[in-house]
Amino acid sequence: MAAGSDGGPTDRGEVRRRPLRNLWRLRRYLRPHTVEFSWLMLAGLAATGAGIAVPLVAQQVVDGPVARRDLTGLYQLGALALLLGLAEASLIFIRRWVQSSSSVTMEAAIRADVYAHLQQLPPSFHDRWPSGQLLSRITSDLSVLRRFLSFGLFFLILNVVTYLVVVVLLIRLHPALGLLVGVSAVPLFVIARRFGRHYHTASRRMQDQQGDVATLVEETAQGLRTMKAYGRGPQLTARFTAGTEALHDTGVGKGRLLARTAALLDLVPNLTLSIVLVAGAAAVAAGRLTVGQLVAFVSLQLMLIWPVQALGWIIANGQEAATAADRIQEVLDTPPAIVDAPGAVALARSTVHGRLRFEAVGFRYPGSPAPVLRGIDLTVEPGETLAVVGATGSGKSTLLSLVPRLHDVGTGRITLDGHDLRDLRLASLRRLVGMAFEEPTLFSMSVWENLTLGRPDAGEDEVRAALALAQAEFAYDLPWGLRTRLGEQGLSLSGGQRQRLALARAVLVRPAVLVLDDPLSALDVHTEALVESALKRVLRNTTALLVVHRPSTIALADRVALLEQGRFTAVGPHTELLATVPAYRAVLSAEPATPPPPRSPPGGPPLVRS
Ligand SMILES: Nc1ncnc2c1ncn2[C@@H]1O[C@H](COP(=O)(O)OP(=O)(O)OP(=O)(O)O)[C@@H](O)[C@H]1O
Repeated sequence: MAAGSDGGPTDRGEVRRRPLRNLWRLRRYLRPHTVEFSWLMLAGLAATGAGIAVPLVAQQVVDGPVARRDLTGLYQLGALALLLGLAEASLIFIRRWVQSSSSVTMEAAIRADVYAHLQQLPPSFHDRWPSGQLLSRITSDLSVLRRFLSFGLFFLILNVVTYLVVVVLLIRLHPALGLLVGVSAVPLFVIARRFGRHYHTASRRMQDQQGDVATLVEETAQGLRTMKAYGRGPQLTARFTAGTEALHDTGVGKGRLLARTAALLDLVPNLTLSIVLVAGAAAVAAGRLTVGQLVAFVSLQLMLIWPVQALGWIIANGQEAATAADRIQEVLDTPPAIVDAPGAVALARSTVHGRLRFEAVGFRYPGSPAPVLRGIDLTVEPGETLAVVGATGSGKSTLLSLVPRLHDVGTGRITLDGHDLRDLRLASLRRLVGMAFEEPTLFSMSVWENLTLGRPDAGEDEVRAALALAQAEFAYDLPWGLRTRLGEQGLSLSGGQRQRLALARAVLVRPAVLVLDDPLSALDVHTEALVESALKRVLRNTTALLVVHRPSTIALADRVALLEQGRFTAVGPHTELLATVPAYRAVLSAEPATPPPPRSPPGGPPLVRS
């Protein structure tokens, strides 16, 4: 899927994006570190300069004090070489010191931006992107980028400069041999280019495969109970093994490619060196070169071996970084579909009455052929409770998700006290709307933190009242009371307990509009009856949309809307619909008896009750 849509990760093997351009686009993260990076480069260049000066001192030693047997001169030049060595060591220390802190800061800045962006992306993005792919981008891809920004980029510049300076010095020492060394850069360039192309494809494949493996591990951890219950362990292990084998093969392929290239990159300077040794010795014998000059030439040339050998690593690192940048930009380039409109306003809770109006609302999931909702027209008066009833897959959850703008309406509009929801600041709207879902998400934090997610300022009494309302006082009996940390996704609690905590969390927001999407489904009849009676009090003061199934809970609503094939086909009090609408009776009577058919895959047509 191309960037710019909220589609999933790009197809494998196809490099449709622009890795180098995307790497270049990340330069904005370098900008705040320009001064540090300049110091870094300066220290690196100075250290290299000191290193390059040593062979030139050696030339002076051989041609001067050694030839003249001048001990004083030898000590002086020896001391100079020592000073240069010390200077080089100190400069390397300074460089490494600066390098580590700035690269980690850059990595953290990119990670924070990706994370913030992920939070802005609509649920449809997360429906399509496997979480492991996101995880691998925010962890391993960013580490690759850090390595490049701290080492790869630096050594790329430093080594190119070293190569150029050394070649110029070599040409000055012996033009023909110096040029030979300079020209040896051509095969090096060809090898490097070829390697870069192949390595990029392998890197992208490997980074995607890492994401796949991470997704599988994450899904297994999440669905451990289902997996065990269905005895799917061996199948999942087989899938995992296939994934890791593919990863292994790509890794080995990458390693071999690197090995072949490293050998070729090693061969070129060593061949040049042997030519230089033979031709240099001949030049010394012919008196066209001094011994000192030959020593300096060879020592300088030896200084090029490491930069050339490192070229393979630098290109590999650069390619991986480009791929990582590509994968990260793929996420960052996905525009958040639901954002604050220009001039969006915030409403204070105290000024909101809670009149919710649906005007000709239609909605279609991206990629779905048919709309899930069409022509929904209804006003829910302040303080009124509307229950939405319909067969499974009729669009009840979709309708409710439009209120906090988890999705935006496709056609028509929804207003709150006359304000189009799209004209309200998202943060404000979500403070006004309290939601609880059938599948309650509890985070790996304490019960208290989970409860006060939407109201960090809530006091103890309010939390106690919300827990009482949701019949969730069991939370006080947990080992550390409300400070008990819940396991990942709150798995240490039962489904009913999690639902009750999620309900308490929604109520605690003191919302102007309460949206409850089947939040009582996991409760036993007795607990549901207790929650119902408490809920009655809350519903009196707030506008509410409910999706519930038990007739006794539906009866809490002032009115019921029957949703059929994406439309409201009947609206009225529960008893009236029961008496007059056969389709309503059919839905209610079918509900407890008929297990819900499987949902059509995302993008499929809506399931319609026959
Ligand atoms: N993210 C999605 N992408 C594409 N289609 C979706 C998505 N979520 C739901 N659908 C489809 O939209 C239709 C309505 O789904 P929705 O969950 O709103 O129904 P529902 O009435 O709440 O069902 P249930 O009572 O089973 O919870 C279904 O056909 C479903 O397959």
